[in-house]
Amino acid sequence: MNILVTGANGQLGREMQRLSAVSPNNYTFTDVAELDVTDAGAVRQAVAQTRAEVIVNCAAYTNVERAEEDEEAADRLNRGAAENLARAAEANGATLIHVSTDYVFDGTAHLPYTEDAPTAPLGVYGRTKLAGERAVAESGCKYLTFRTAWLYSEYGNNFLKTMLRLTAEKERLNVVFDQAGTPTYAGDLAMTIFSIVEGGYFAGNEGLYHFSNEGVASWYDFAAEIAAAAGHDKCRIRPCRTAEFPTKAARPAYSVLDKSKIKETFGLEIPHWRESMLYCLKNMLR
Ligand SMILES: NC(=O)C1=CN([C@@H]2O[C@H](COP(=O)(O)OP(=O)(O)OC[C@H]3O[C@@H](n4cnc5c(N)ncnc54)[C@H](OP(=O)(O)O)[C@@H]3O)[C@@H](O)[C@H]2O)C=CC1
Ligand SMILES: Cc1cn([C@H]2C[C@H](O)[C@@H](COP(=O)(O)OP(=O)(O)O[C@H]3O[C@@H](C)C(=O)[C@@H](O)[C@H]3O)O2)c(=O)[nH]c1=O
Repeated sequence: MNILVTGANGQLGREMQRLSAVSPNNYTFTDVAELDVTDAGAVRQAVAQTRAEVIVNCAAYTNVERAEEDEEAADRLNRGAAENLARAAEANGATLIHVSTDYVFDGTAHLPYTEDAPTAPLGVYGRTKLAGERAVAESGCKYLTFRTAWLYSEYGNNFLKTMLRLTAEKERLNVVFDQAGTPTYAGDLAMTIFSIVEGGYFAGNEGLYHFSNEGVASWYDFAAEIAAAAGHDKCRIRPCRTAEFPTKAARPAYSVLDKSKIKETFGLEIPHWRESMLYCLKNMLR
């Protein structure tokens, strides 16, 4: 089987690269230098040339703050590129595996969001990601879209790495306690995607799925656990309200995802976020 992976140098893409080392299948990993997914012609050509049967789109505009001032670029990547890939998948009979976010929700719920819960993004990032989901769904291609949340990994930029740095440098840190979600290890999401691709389970199971680690945390809880696990006990982490930590982009106050559908469809067991965080930290600190 031929599999084309885009945005392969990001958090999720790097984890996909690691896993593919044990696959008998033929993976082609590309990032912007090899395949700029905003270029519709280049995408069409790459999908045809690699004879991709599956495309895993790990490319995205993920800087939530910068997106507020750069909607055009965020839209080009989060919506435009998704549309390019979906059209190319449709033309070549390939299945597109696409990834989206919990930030498509406004966070006013108090129970975990199911796939059919109404969306209402609060910012540019969430809005452009939702437009990407829709472009994929409306393209007529075979697709599986995985909405995930609060991704971190050994690679790239993420909250876990920011907290490791700040709690080592600072004596005090304010972190919001009134935004709750689920920290998710990119390695666990990659393993789920990899198993579905390798097993051929994507066929007949097209649609939208929610995936995160198990459990719930605030950003404050996540920060406190990171600092404790890393032994950064000199930094005093204070829980603060969102209003006390002003940002350009508004974020959902509650964005826990209900994972029943993905667990039942693919028979998954998902680790608790704390367990996966410790695993990732161990990899980073050794
Ligand atoms: N990070 C998170 O917290 C969350 C992410 N998601 C979603 O999960 C998916 C994976 O995210 P994650 O791995 O964190 O993303 P990253 O930002 O780590 O990786 C995205 C990759 O895409 C590359 N890229 C940028 N522009 C292009 C382009 N024009 N053509 C090809 N590649 C390009 C980036 O390169 P460069 O770095 O050089 O720009 C980077 O290597 C995304 O769809 C994201 O929206 C969902 C929920 C949470
Ligand atoms: C660095 C820092 C952040 N915060 C707050 C700001 C924000 O409300 C929250 C999260 O911070 P970040 O800006 O690092 O995270 P953010 O970029 O909002 O993370 C999001 O990224 C995109 C790509 C997604 O798809 C989401 O699921 C989510 O993971 O923590 C503090 O309270 N104190 C701090 O010192």
